[in-house]
Amino acid sequence: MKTIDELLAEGVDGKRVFVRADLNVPMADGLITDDGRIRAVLPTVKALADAGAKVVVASHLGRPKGAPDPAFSLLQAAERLGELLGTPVAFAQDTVGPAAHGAVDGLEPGQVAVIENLRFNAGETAKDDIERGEFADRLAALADVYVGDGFGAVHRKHASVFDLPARLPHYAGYLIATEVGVLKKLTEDVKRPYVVALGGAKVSDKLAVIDELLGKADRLLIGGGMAYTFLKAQGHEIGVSLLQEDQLPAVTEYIERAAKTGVELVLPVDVLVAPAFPDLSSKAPANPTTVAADAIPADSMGLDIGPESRKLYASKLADAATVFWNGPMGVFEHPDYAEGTRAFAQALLDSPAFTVVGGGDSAAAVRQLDFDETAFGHISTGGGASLEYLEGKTLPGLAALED
Ligand SMILES: Nc1ncnc2c1ncn2[C@@H]1O[C@H](COP(=O)(O)OP(=O)(O)OP(=O)(O)O)[C@@H](O)[C@H]1O
Ligand SMILES: O=C(O)[C@H](O)COP(=O)(O)O
Repeated sequence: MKTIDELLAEGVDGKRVFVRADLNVPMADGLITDDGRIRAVLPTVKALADAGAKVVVASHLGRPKGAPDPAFSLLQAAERLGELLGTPVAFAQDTVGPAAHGAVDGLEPGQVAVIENLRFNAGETAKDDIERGEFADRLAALADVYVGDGFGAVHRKHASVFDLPARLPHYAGYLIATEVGVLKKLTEDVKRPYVVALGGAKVSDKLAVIDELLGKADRLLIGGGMAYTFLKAQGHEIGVSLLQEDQLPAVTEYIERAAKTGVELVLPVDVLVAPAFPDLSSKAPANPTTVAADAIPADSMGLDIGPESRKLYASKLADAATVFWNGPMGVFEHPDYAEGTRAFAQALLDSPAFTVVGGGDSAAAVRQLDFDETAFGHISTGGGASLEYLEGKTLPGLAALED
């Protein structure tokens, strides 16, 4: 994989460099609540701009449906990028249309433009190779060189991640190089006991990962929205909690396999429940109640791990040598459901383990709950991406940067 240092040595003065970043930052009421992913790409953008490149930054934000949707505009992220760079950044209101071409044509060496959300175009995420390729051709017309630095999206076979690098000279940016360097250690020479903790809400994406992790980790701790499909598979009532119903047979098989192979599978023993998902805008008190994990009322939703589970999980971290954690333990954005995630992060810090925290929201949670992020071994910008890397899968966005 050629790196950005090689590109800089070759020279970029006046060249249009397309940087595929992951600016998929958490937002609430139209405002960015954590800019970690924007900060993470700054070294690459700065180095290119300082070397006189015309830098074109592109990303997805959220999951719009292949057409423009103002709720998912990258405008705020572009403005924040400009603030962090200390220089104005041009923003194009389309991705490959006249606005994008106008913004790129208007760049002087050393200047930066952000184009609108890649996923406003159906071609970005299309399953069909030809449709993706056509969109990649249109993106390629905006640049001379490609730098991949959106680590959080390298597990997606999307046009800007997979097809575009094949059309331009391509290099890995600093973020991807750092992330891969750290995660590689967990696949090659992991110190045991190796504990993997999974929470969050992208249950369908991440359940599949457990299949592989069962052969790698010594202990699997399941929390967040992920836990309820497991509790249901064990035959418990889970009320209206997050459920991936089509995965129940697979989860039942994971539970059986873990028992057979001696992998310790740890599920919550108590949870915080309420009749509905909390209002994250007003943060009005949610008044949850704590119930045993096998006694969730039929009309309730599980939204955080309870106090006994927090103690249990802390005890499972206390003797760990390596921990990988992806996905908050509860809906940490609301103060009534933040304690599970807070206690878990604290237990990680108290453990002697080398800890890797992966994921946009997991990293945001650590910062929002006022932990010193430098105290963790590594905070990865990728959740799904780092999990799939640890699974040993070939990731489209990394494969595309090779050769
Ligand atoms: N019990 C729960 N029910 C519903 N949502 C939950 C629950 N517990 C946590 N969440 C939500 O999960 C979200 C984060 O999940 P997600 O899987 O996206 O993690 P992530 O760290 O951002 O990983 P990635 O980078 O792959 O997106 C948070 O917004 C949180 O509110
Ligand atoms: O948040 C993430 O994990 C990445 O930005 C990828 O987003 P996606 O899961 O919507 O593809």
